Amino acid sequence: MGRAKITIVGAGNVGATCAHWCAAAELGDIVLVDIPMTENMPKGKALDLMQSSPIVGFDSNVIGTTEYGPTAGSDVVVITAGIARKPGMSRDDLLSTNAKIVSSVAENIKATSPNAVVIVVSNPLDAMVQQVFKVLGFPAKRVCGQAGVLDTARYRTFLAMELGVSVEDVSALLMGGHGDTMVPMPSCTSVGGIPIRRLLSEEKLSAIVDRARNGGAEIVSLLKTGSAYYAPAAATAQMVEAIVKDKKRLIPCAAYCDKEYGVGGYYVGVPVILGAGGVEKIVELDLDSEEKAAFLKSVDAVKSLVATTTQLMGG
Ligand SMILES: NC(=O)C1=CN([C@@H]2O[C@H](COP(=O)(O)OP(=O)(O)OC[C@H]3O[C@@H](n4cnc5c(N)ncnc54)[C@H](O)[C@@H]3O)[C@@H](O)[C@H]2O)C=CC1
Ligand SMILES: O=C([O-])CC(=O)C(=O)O
Repeated sequence: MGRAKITIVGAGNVGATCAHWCAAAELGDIVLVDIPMTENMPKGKALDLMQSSPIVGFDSNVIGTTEYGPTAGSDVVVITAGIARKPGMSRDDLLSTNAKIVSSVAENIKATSPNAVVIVVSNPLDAMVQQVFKVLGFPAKRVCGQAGVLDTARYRTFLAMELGVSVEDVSALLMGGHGDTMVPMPSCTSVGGIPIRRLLSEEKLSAIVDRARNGGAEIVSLLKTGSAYYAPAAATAQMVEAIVKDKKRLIPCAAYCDKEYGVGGYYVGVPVILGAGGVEKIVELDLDSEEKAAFLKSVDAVKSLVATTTQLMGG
């Protein structure tokens, strides 16, 4: 593609920060969208970001709007619209509010950017991707969700901190839904090519896995006013980059799995190859029995949230 057009819906913490990462990396021209109630907020954030361009040195155009006209013909659309949790809430508590929000966003995207690859970020992630997919009616490979890049980044960060090594040398995978049942995969974790179990005791590894699993809640309890956004936005920008540069990154993301992993038609976190066409391939691994049990438990949690969403939104 020439210069990519990237729309980010939701100009809040995650959306605006994602615009920031995408602009700084010159991934394309950016349209930041929010609801009319926010009046000129998206315009203000876009103009502020544009004014950083001579300093940072990027030529991306960034505009803010409360209408979908300027988003027409986008190559990539990121959906961050919706409410974020506060201390004491789970991601699932956001379902009834966010299902309505992402459905209305998807209606608008369907009408204005019918050829886009869509990345959903709003929580509860896996159920919201499924809902957006349903409303859009796009091919499944052009609709995906961001969770695994973030969750894996948390896991990699904690491993690097424990081992006193560069995060760049920690390679890892995490699967399953973006909830309390997500599945970090020690069997697919290595540092500088060395399997993690040769460097860390089971006890330390399991403490790190737990911390990664609760990484979102840890930030919520520190911030108090909302949830994480720097790392989530960076993770989303990495997915945008994979698409606009057709990088064929092998990264975890929420992808539509039917026969794959025996999931039966649900969005769940799996390793994929992400490129210009969206999810170009789902990479199937032979899971050991423990990993498989944890993955299927996570898929069950996603299925029950999807059932609640379907009930709420009717059909
Ligand atoms: N998948 C992931 O890894 C992560 C997901 N999230 C989720 O992302 C979402 C956004 O989080 P934040 O940016 O921190 O929240 P925020 O409250 O800072 O921003 C949300 C924005 O969405 C806007 N919005 C609401 N309804 C809209 C609509 N119909 N159309 C367009 N914009 C609309 C709001 O006006 C607000 O500006 C939350 O649901 C949060 O749980 C957050 C972090 C990580
Ligand atoms: O924890 C939350 O609610 C936001 C999120 O998904 C994360 O940071 O992983």
